[in-house]
Amino acid sequence: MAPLRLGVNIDHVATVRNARGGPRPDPLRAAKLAIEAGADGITAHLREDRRHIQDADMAALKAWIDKPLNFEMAATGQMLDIALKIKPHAVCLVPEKRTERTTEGGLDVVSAHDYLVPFVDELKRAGIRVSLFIEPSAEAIEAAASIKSPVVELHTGAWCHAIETGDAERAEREFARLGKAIGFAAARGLEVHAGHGLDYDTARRIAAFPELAELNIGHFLVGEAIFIGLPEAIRRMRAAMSVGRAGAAS
Ligand SMILES: CC(=O)[C@@H](O)[C@H](O)COP(=O)(O)O
Ligand SMILES: NCC(=O)COP(=O)(O)O
Repeated sequence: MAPLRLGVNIDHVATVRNARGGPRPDPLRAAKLAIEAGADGITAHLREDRRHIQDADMAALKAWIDKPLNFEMAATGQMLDIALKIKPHAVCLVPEKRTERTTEGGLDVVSAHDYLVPFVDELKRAGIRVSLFIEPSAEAIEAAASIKSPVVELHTGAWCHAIETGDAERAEREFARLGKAIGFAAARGLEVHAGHGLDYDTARRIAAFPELAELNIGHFLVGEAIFIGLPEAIRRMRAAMSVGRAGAAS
């Protein structure tokens, strides 16, 4: 079974920093601390409206962290130029709406198929590993495979939201959908990641799927850091993931 990596998303350290417009808290410091505490990589989303991570944060992360940087971005010409300049380890293409509070769904890889083929190809030719942030559906996975993205990240938001709002029936349906999609994507030869809205409990449960290679987790960890510190939150997250994986193996 492949090991399950943890990518720590530090976007919301920047959200807190931007609330006052000064330099603190510094997302780079959080990224270094996360790596010391056991993160396998750092994820950051340079939104078009720059509501949290800024261009200079992305450049600093690339320059100063010694683990893979996963650059989340919209599939726009401006973002492509920035990514080609920064050359992160990975780019994850995500949908964006200016008015959304957070990333609401997966990238519409079916409609955008022909646009995404050369876009993904250009990133790959620059040596960047490409991932598409998609809905856990067979249709989206087929489209991602035909776009020749080596990686997909399955949106776990609907599942996590159903749990948070106490909709147990919907939660179980969404979890089953994710499980099916993970297996389907892996069988199509894609590396499978998952993320959005995960906490200790949901990370432990989803870690049980042996085909999963990476989880990207941010908002919950930054929130937990307020109470127990970022290193401890990351250690607890890693422990939850290990428990989930061990369950899968037994
Ligand atoms: C793509 C994704 O799920 C996260 O990176 C998320 O976009 C974090 O940023 P927001 O909280 O601004 O949506
Ligand atoms: N791609 C998902 C991600 O990076 C983290 O999402 P969240 O844990 O901040 O919801």
